[in-house]
Amino acid sequence: QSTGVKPTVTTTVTATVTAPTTPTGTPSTCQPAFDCSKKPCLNSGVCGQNNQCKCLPGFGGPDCSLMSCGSPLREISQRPTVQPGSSCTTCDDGFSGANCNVCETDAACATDTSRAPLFGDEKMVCNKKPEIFYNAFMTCDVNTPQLSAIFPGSYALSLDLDAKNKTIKAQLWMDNNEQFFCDIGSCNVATTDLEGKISTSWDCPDLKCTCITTPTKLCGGIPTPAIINLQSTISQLTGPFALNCPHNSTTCTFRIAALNGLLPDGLEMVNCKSGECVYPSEMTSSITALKKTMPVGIIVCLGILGALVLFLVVICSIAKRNQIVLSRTPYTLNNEAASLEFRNVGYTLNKDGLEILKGISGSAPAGVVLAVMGPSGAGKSTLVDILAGKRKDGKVSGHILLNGKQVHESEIRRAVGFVDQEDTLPATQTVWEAVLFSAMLRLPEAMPIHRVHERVAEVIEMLGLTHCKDRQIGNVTARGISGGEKRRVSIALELITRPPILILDEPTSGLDSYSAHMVVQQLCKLAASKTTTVIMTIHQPRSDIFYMFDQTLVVSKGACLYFGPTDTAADYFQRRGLICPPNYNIADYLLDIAMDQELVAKAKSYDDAEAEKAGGLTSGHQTHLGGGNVVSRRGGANTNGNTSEITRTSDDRSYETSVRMEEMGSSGSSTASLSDSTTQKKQKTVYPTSFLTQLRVIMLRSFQTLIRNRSLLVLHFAVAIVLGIFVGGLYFDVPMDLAGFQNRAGSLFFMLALLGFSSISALGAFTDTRTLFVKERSNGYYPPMPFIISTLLFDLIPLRIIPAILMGSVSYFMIGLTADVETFFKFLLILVLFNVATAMFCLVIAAGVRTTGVASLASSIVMLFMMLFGGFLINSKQIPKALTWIQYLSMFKYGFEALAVNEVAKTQLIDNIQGVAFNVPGSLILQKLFGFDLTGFWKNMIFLIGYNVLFIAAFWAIVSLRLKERK
Ligand SMILES: Nc1ncnc2c1ncn2[C@@H]1O[C@H](COP(=O)(O)OP(=O)(O)OP(=O)(O)O)[C@@H](O)[C@H]1O
Repeated sequence: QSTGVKPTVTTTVTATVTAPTTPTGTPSTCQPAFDCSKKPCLNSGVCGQNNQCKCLPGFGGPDCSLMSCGSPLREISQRPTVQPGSSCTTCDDGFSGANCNVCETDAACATDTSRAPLFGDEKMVCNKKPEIFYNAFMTCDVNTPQLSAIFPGSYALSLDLDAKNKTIKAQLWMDNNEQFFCDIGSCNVATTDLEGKISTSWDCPDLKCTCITTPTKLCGGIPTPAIINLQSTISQLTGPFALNCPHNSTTCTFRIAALNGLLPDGLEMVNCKSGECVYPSEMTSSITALKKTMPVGIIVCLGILGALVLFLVVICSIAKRNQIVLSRTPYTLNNEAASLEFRNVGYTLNKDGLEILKGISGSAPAGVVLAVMGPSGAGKSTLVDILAGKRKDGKVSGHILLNGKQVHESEIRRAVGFVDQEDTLPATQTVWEAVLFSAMLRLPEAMPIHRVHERVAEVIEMLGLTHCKDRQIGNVTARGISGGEKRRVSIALELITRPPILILDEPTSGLDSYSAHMVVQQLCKLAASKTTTVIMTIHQPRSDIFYMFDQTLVVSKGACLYFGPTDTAADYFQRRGLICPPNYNIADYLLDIAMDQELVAKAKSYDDAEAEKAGGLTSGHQTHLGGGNVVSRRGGANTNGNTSEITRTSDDRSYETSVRMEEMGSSGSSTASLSDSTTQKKQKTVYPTSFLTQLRVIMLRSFQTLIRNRSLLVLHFAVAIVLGIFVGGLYFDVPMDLAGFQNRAGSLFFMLALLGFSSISALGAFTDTRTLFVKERSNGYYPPMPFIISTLLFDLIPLRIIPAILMGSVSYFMIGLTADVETFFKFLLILVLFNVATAMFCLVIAAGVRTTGVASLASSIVMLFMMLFGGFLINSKQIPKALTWIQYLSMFKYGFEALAVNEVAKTQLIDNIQGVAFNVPGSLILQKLFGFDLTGFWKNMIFLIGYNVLFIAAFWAIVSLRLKERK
């Protein structure tokens, strides 16, 4: 931005030219002689003979403080000086520049004999090229809005560039008054040629600047009001210093690292002129030819992007190959039921040592239906969880045999389809979609899609769900299908794969008696077809339902009260004097016994002889419980072809014990206990579908959920636009004064706060998905990765990225922030990165903390603290020492600092306080008021990107490692 600085160096203004000084610089008029042993010579003059200053070309006066005119060919003493505020009116022929040092023509240099020629009568020429061989002089106008704003005036710079000694002497002028001069040394000089564009750079570590003695405007010379006195700043300046002339020396940049805060872009030097008198033989060029190279940052970014794309391509092609291989692998759907035996299964809670299951044994031979009955709290669910290989919190003991073999629980999980007591279903999907979702992920990849659809239709029909197949499932807030229908959908999701064993926890709860009958009938048919063994817990079956079960296990207070064929249960208890009253549902009677501990004790203590005396059934029957020798009444024959005989054992103290003893004997081999299941080899979970199919199916569901959950989507968009208008209206068209500065910074911070707190909605959105994920993962639908990718895409893009862009775009122009395309897009990028980082933070909390209340409290508190240390509410330099580290954890700090540097640093504040006008760069206020690093835009961006990467990694780790079903 131009401040209207007029080029003053080469213009001719009224000059007060004084007489030439003596050879030592002493004025010829009668004045007390200057003693340089007492006062230093200025402008790099050297203290010489008689303690008189020897000035450099271009300077004169006793202390070398005056600008001198006349070419460098003249004796210094012969060069007239001008008083401060004036400039040279004329220069010698062939020379120009502020102090007439810059040669213009070869003829002007031809008479220069200050150095002996290297060859014969060689004449010096004027080298005006950017490459300097000996000693060049340069003068430029300085375009510095920041400095002009505080100290209005026109600025110029004169430079003495010594390529031999690698030093620079520089002077800054304001309205023809020298302000300060610098001695710069140990320079590294380089001239490069980039496709014909010659540029020079001087990089110098040593720098010493000195204010001119007469108080100048920059060094405290403005009496009232003394806005800023830069004297101490200038005298304390240190290197490194850099002079770069990228465009053939007409436009250069002068940069002092220590002044980066005040002058982030350095001093822009325009209309530069340079020249040196030099022998042609001295002009041995050492220009380094450069090839056009891209900036390192861009190369690194492109490299990272390229690596990412390559990585994705490799992953995708591997995934695609797997998909092709899987889709060509021949498949068969399971056609054979498996048997499951359990021996002495116990379960003790870790926290209080409470024994929930007390050594229960039994078996479900292939193709039978085993009902687990008992009063509420008896331990039915706990038992079937263990049988299904679910992870339990407490200590599990006992043995489980799949098809007569001891296997790892992961293998049991693969063989078992499990229908939980609670229905965890996707509320926004229809019945058809939910069952199809399960089918698409759990049926073999190679199964043609029309077969998958047929299977879905078959299962839906089997469970009597055809009438509601196109209805959404719904939840507490959005009413969908009935509770009983939900129960049947849960069963359908598992039945779809036709598992060798199907375990159901209360499949009939919530069903009317007709539906319950129908469901149990279908399950019995399934078992009868010998494709699936069914184990189910059931509360109070109707007697007709009760007699559909092949076997019954009655549990009372965690112990087995009865295990055996269903039809003999009544006889068994009758022998123990517990006779079911006429017209009484035997199932209800069994529960009555199990509830009443006196009756339980009676059943257990009654011995066989007494039972016979009491007129019970005759003995002589034998129950074979091991190895699946149980009749299936629908099948008519047991699994190994023998007809089963029903008996009671001689040891009637505990039916369960006899069963156990018999089983242990029949097994004939020792088996590892459940708690020691590590002795069995863990089977890697093998998914029937490929990663790409999983991703496609999950993403489709996420998309459906998003579209059908329109209120959430519309709310986010509408809230973003409304808030954008609100913020824009509140801070409408902010002026460039002090109040405007506060509003500008305030609006930026407020936007961050809005985005940060609206990210907390990610908690709620994830809570429902989380439960569904845990259940589906546990039931072997898919691994965590496709779920994570889908969650991130469908949460971050529509709910975090688009709303941030909407809000930012609306408010940006209403507030009147910098109308510059780059600044605008950087602003949006910061908002998006910040919003994604805060949303990811909330997702991490949502994944890590189970209780929603705790999660939202934790997120709100952390968000508040991050806001407090975000750089707006408390000055970063004023934070108590012990707490300063907190600010570095604050995403608000990085977001706000990046926004402020992007926006406010380029503004210029014009205001007045009590009539005293001032014009200050926003950068200065940002630095002084907020303690911000003005060069730190990309540093802040990197931190924001780092936060995103960190939270995504943490989310992935927590979802993969922690979100596992535990019952
Ligand atoms: N992790 C646990 N923490 C505390 N108590 C537990 C835990 N797991 C099981 N229990 C207790 O063990 C007992 C048996 O629970 P379980 O859910 O197996 O009963 P149930 O027979 O299925 O009951 P219902 O028919 O009501 O579902 C209950 O008293 C229950 O409170």
